[in-house]
Amino acid sequence: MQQTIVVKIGSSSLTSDEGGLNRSKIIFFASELSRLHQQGYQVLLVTSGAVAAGFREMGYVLRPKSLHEKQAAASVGQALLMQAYHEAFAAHRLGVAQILLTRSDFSNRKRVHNASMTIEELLRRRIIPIINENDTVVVDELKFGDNDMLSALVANLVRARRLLILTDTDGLYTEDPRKNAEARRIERVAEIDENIYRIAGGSGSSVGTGGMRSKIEAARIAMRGGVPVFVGRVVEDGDLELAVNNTGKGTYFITSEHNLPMKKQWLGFHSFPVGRVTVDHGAETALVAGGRSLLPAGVTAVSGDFHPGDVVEVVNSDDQTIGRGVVNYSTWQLQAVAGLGTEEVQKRIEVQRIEVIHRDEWITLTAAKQLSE
Ligand SMILES: Nc1ncnc2c1ncn2[C@@H]1O[C@H](COP(=O)(O)OP(=O)(O)O)[C@@H](O)[C@H]1O
Ligand SMILES: N[C@@H](CCC(=O)OP(=O)(O)O)C(=O)O
Repeated sequence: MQQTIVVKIGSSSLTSDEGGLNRSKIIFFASELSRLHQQGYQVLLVTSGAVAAGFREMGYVLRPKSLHEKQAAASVGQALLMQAYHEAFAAHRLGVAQILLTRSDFSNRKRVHNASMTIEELLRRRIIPIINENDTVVVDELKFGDNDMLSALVANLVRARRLLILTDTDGLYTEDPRKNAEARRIERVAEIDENIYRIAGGSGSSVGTGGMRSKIEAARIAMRGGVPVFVGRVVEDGDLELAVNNTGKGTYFITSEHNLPMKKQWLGFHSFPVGRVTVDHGAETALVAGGRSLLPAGVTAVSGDFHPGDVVEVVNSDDQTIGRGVVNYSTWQLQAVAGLGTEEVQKRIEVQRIEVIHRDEWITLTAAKQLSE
């Protein structure tokens, strides 16, 4: 089976600090991606740079700050960006396709399915899907904000072999290397904990938006979905190939998770919980470590307004999120039987399924696995 690689290129790698597209960089990256393609990989590109490419063209001196100015700049810049990629990949006899996505597209299962089918067809036809956020239509709360998270969700969607997040520094350092020249590179990260978050700062350039922090956040989601991540620099011929082969200039985020099925991806990354269920220690262990279903006996508190089929967040006795699942009870039913054994539950109410959350409809999101939403 062909392996799929998702490559994300940030604004800082495609433009100059003053703004405007750097065509020679686009030509370089197209050549690096084509080389992977030639080696038999299926390649998807998530690219930023629309705002950076468009704002000079529109007459702004600096990257605009307001949402509508940025959206206008992106709509001008996106066309320039695609034109540049089209020319650059044509030199390698590869076609390109533009795909613009928003966060809300990912919470709609039908849309996700359509996007996934389209991507598969493009890859079959040896076309490089080039993905960016649909900047013109997004509203503030739904914005990815930068493309790091978008690339993680795309990598999970296509069950990528690896996600490569390319930026202007060669990986994660113990401190922002722009601020402290003594900072050391971290070669390998197996778990994203508080310490990793603490050292990752914001963007160092005037064109990038998320900085290292958003790359860490994206890496965490990709790792949870079973996709290993590389964050680093690709500047010389052959660097991208080195990055794929574990010898790149950057940091490797490894994962022991398996690729998540589509249903669990939706549950973990895109669903909107409408209620909250608190469980005791025994139930927490059964769900998180034992891979078991949640029974009413382990429930200690219930809040929100939910019905069977809704998604609820499950928290432990310290009020920490441990996961999400599809609930088989409504709020009042669960309140009536919380803490009771199976027989007692069946005497008091009528439910389709005894499990509050069945293990097939559950995703663990504890500590390192926890989502930020
Ligand atoms: N601990 C860190 N290690 C490496 N880079 C860091 C760190 N903290 C903050 N950064 C900053 O993150 C920047 C990369 O993010 P960003 O500017 O958003 O790039 P992009 O446009 O490629 O997404 C680096 O240039 C660097 O200044
Ligand atoms: N969708 C936007 C991405 C914004 C952005 O700067 O992202 P990034 O460079 O990845 O931090 C664009 O194309 O300009």
